[in-house]
Amino acid sequence: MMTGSLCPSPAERLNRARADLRMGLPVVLDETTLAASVESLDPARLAAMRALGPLTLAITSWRAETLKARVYDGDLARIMVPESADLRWLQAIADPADDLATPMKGPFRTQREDDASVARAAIRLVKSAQLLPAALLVQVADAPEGLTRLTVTEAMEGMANEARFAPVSAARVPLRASEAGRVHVFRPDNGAEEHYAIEIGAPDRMKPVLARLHSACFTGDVLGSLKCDCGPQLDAALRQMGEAGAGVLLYLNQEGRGIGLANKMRAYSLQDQGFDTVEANHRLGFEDDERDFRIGAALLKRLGFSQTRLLTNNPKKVAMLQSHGIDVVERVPLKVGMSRFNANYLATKAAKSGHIL
Ligand SMILES: Nc1nc2c(ncn2[C@@H]2O[C@H](COP(=O)(O)OP(=O)(O)OP(=O)(O)O)[C@@H](O)[C@H]2O)c(=O)[nH]1
Ligand SMILES: [Zn+2]
Repeated sequence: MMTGSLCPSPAERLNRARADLRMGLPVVLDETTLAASVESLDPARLAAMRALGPLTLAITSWRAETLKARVYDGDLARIMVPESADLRWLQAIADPADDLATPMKGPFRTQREDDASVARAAIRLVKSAQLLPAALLVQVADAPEGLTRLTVTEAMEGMANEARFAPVSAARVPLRASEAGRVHVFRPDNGAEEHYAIEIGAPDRMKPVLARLHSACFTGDVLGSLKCDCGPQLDAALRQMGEAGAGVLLYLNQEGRGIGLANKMRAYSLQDQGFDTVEANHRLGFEDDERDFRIGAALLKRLGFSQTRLLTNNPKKVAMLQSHGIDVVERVPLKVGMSRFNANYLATKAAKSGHIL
């Protein structure tokens, strides 16, 4: 029997829940419901859940809209799973990859009675595990031992809470852009992603620092993808900081605007079917931007900065920093890396996401 401080805290159980969902294990919500990610479920676990009672599939209203399923719960829909439905049926609802090839998926019966808060927490959990936002639910009288347990309140509050970051390590790394580079690694207290800060020179903490919040883009930053402008933005930001002799670039591990690389590649393949970057996210069931923008403000403060000259074309980043205690004295545009492959992408960001072209 674990006692006192050796017991996992709600935040620790939340992080376990993410790992369990990624492995295909259900988690117990409010002691009443088992929730599993459709994406990672296997046939044996599906059969075990089905043996417990009628199954419900929770999806977001974005996904429901594409599937023409009636939405009674605002931001989500609860589809009643027919007894004949197998794993492929569930996966076809979760994953839009074959929507165009097999458009006739319904009609679906969606639940309108009872409270949707357990379903909502389940969707939030699978999303925060960077899985497709589709959660299979079954009600239970006695939840099996050994599964991770959370109340809906613990899950929702845990995901809404702002992480606190501690510096882990830092070292000098001479860069092409500046020999006076220093890389800092920060670790959150909630078991989530680490993020990095690249400090150039020795910026004066009493003056506005030339800063960039850069969200990870494996394809753009590492591979030199022409589908976006991330790689050239990363290079140009560091170069400008090198030329100015001082600056700070936060490299935030929020791949794919927070949906993760696997989902970003799903979004790219929808873009190949003709959908734009925003529509692709929505068809997958995500918001167009799932990033937690508070992280950037927290890290800047942790590094001792309170005023910035922010390199960005995204007014939302400016507004977020302002509302979280970082003064943005100037927005410095960062317009580089346009190509014929990303012209539509950049135009969509300007038209739909408020970016300044
Ligand atoms: N979901 C999704 N993410 C994408 C796509 N293209 C690029 N990204 C991600 O978008 C993010 C771009 O981040 P940033 O360049 O920091 O942010 P921004 O909002 O474009 O703002 P600024 O560049 O500062 O003007 C990265 O996480 C990329 O991985 C896409 O088509 N779909
Ligand atoms: Zn990119």
